[in-house]
Amino acid sequence: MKIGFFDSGIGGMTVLHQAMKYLPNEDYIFYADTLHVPYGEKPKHEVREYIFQAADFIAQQGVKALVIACNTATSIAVEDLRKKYDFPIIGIEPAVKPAIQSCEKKHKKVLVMATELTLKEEKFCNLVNRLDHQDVVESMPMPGLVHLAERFEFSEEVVESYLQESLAHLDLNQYGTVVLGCTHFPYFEKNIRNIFPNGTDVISGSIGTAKNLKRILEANGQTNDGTGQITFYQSANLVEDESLLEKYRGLFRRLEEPNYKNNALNHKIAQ
Ligand SMILES: N[C@@H](CCC(=O)O)C(=O)O
Repeated sequence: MKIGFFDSGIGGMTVLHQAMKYLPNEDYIFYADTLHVPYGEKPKHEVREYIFQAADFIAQQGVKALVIACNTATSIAVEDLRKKYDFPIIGIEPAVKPAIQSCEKKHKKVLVMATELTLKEEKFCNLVNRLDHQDVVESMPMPGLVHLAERFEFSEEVVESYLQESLAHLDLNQYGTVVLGCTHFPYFEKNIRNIFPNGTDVISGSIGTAKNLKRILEANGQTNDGTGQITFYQSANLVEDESLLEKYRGLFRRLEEPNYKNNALNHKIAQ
């Protein structure tokens, strides 16, 4: 059986890329809700509906687990999704805990970049409160990075001038770690490193999520039943074509240590 991955758009591929490292002998479904991206700027009740529509579609394909490869969708719906489906559901959340631990030693602050919706959700506030370090955690919505990624706009000049403009009011020297709390952001990791002073750590929750997926599948004795094939579904009415697959391959190439080469990429349109 396949493993389902879901995001509002192409961001979830940054998590899928990590999962393929830990679980190469699996088949994957990647569903992008391209009709409704961006989630981070929409009302919560609307986004919840989109998430359940997508999850229903993925469930119909028959999956042994579903990764909500979207911080925004996880914060809004992961609890309720777990109540509805009987396969394991793995979410992703901003990696605030490891960031605080490393910043404490450096006497620096943590900057969490995410969508507006993630940052104002109870789940994020509870996470920061539970860790009891509210004074060292700052947050910054970066919706422009989602837009740039969805347009496949990765030009260094465009991306870095957006980053510079958005962060101009902050003293970047005060941060020890930048947390990428949105799965679209790792495509811009190099640009973010260029903008922040040397020695600033940039981390995301994708490795933790991939390890979590592996642990759960192993505990259920459900690993190694695939050949590394990925089937892509999109909710937008896009034409099925090779050029789109080439774009997806390009996304994997943007992430370090690409291992997509052995994988067959298929592409389908969601009904
Ligand atoms: N993939 C994004 C959602 C971006 C959006 O649709 O606004 C996340 O992890 O939160």
